[in-house]
Amino acid sequence: MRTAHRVEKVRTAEAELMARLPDGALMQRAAAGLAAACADLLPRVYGSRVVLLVGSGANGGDALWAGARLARRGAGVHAVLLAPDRVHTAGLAALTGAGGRVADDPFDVLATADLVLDGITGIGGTGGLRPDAVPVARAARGSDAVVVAVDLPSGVEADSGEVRGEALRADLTVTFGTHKPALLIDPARTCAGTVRLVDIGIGPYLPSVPEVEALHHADVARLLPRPTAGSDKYRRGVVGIAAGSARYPGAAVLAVAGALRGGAGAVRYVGPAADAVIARFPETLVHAGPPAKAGRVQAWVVGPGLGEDADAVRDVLASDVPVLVDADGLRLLDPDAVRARSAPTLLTPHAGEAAALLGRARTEVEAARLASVRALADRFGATVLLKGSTTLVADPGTGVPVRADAMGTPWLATAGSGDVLSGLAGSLLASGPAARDAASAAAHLHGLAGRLAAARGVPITAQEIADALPAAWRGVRDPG
Ligand SMILES: NC(=O)C1=CN([C@@H]2O[C@H](COP(=O)(O)OP(=O)(O)OC[C@H]3O[C@@H](n4cnc5c(N)ncnc54)[C@H](OP(=O)(O)O)[C@@H]3O)[C@@H](O)[C@H]2O)[C@@H](O)CC1
Ligand SMILES: Nc1ncnc2c1ncn2[C@@H]1O[C@H](COP(=O)(O)OP(=O)(O)O)[C@@H](O)[C@H]1O
Ligand SMILES: [K+]
Repeated sequence: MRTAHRVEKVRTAEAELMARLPDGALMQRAAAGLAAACADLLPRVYGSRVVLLVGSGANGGDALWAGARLARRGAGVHAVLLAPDRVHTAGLAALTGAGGRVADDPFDVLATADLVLDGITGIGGTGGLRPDAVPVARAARGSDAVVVAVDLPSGVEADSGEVRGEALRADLTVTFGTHKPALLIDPARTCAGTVRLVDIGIGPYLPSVPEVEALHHADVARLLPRPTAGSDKYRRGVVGIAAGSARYPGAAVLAVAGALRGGAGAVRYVGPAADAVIARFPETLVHAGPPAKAGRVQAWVVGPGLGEDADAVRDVLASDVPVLVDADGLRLLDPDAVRARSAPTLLTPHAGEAAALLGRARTEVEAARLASVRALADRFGATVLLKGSTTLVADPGTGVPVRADAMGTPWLATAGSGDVLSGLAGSLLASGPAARDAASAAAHLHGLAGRLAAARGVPITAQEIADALPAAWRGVRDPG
């Protein structure tokens, strides 16, 4: 599992460790890891042209010390000083002592660079790149050089993943001690490129509960149900799907398709699209409704393609089993009914639905995904899965890390893809795990299924995402 901590926690951990070490030791560890990562990227260090973008803080200091190491190995290193009067003096002395130089014209050196190190800002930066840094960052990105961000791509908000202005777009980010939330959450994550973590020894001083965490395949594998000799279809869990309408029967079929590959022992469909469901999936138990009369289930999914059937949402929310609400169900739900529930509730909005639930603009939700998912979880007292290029899962209250998943691909943005996800997540929910575990496992499997389906390099359909779910289970359980 990758874990990310807030700046305040990183600074406290660094201070505790620094008090036990000689001056500058931590920066040397960071610079050594950074220089090694740069050397890995270059065909050879000797003779390569390296440009350092150096801001006024310790992030610039890291870049200068790493530049000094590369200069000692024969690289031609130029530093572009964005705040010459506040530069990290020891770092600059090390660079010049190793043969590096301060650039006269940033654009000249950037035009021929092989590698650019972005040391403008790290965890101390806020508010996007400042006007003097913007043309330099653009020239770096527009050059043929590989761009390596130091700790964070400059211009992103470390704690939230927001980008309030322009940020530098890196190919690789070398981050120190722990991930920062910005490296796991869009839009900032996209600016980071590949992320490499350098251990500088602060781990034991960081809190055991991170702000954000991202599951690996092995973490997800542990959350997936596995039937035993004592299992029968009821003990494995029955998931009820209240979805579809005369207008949108396909949503019911797709939600059932996801549910059948989610590990529940049986899928019970309730609603007006029973014929379409049975025609495609004869293994489904069907009932015309209402949900309260359809028979016992261990979890409900309500909402995909539901149209205006507010009674179905009310019925399902009145049950005493876990409930997942998606799509039309989110539009029809009564917030008080959600808050009054004693069994878990999982809401699965995309940014537009989340915006409607919060009374905000969609762009605000997309820009501030972490704050939005936490606000929704708190407002409804429910687990919330916020869909998008990074999927976030939050529980209400503080003290529980938000889960971030970036397994997906933009090819998943296809009609009906969310219906497959809700069936899948509901099916996992019926098999017993906590809502946040079911939601994060579903997001990961769905993302991987999308990737596998898209591997042929052609657009994918929602049905193909569902068809790729068995391969995604195998991929997660046996990644080799
Ligand atoms: N602590 C440690 O032991 C270790 C720390 N390490 C490294 O230190 C980094 C943190 O260093 P830091 O605290 O000096 O802050 P940093 O990110 O360099 O920038 C802050 C400076 O930038 C300025 N500024 C702010 N916003 C800006 C903007 N938008 N655009 C432009 N400028 C802006 C602001 O000055 P201002 O102009 O606002 O007065 C301030 O002076 C960390 O990320 C890691 O790389 C590693 O070596 C490991 C050991
Ligand atoms: N740019 C993207 N990158 C990765 N995944 C995406 C992207 N856009 C959407 N997705 C995923 O695709 C799915 C779309 O769901 P949703 O918007 O509910 O679609 P629909 O309502 O058509 O079923 C979600 O799982 C979401 O996380
Ligand atoms: K940086």
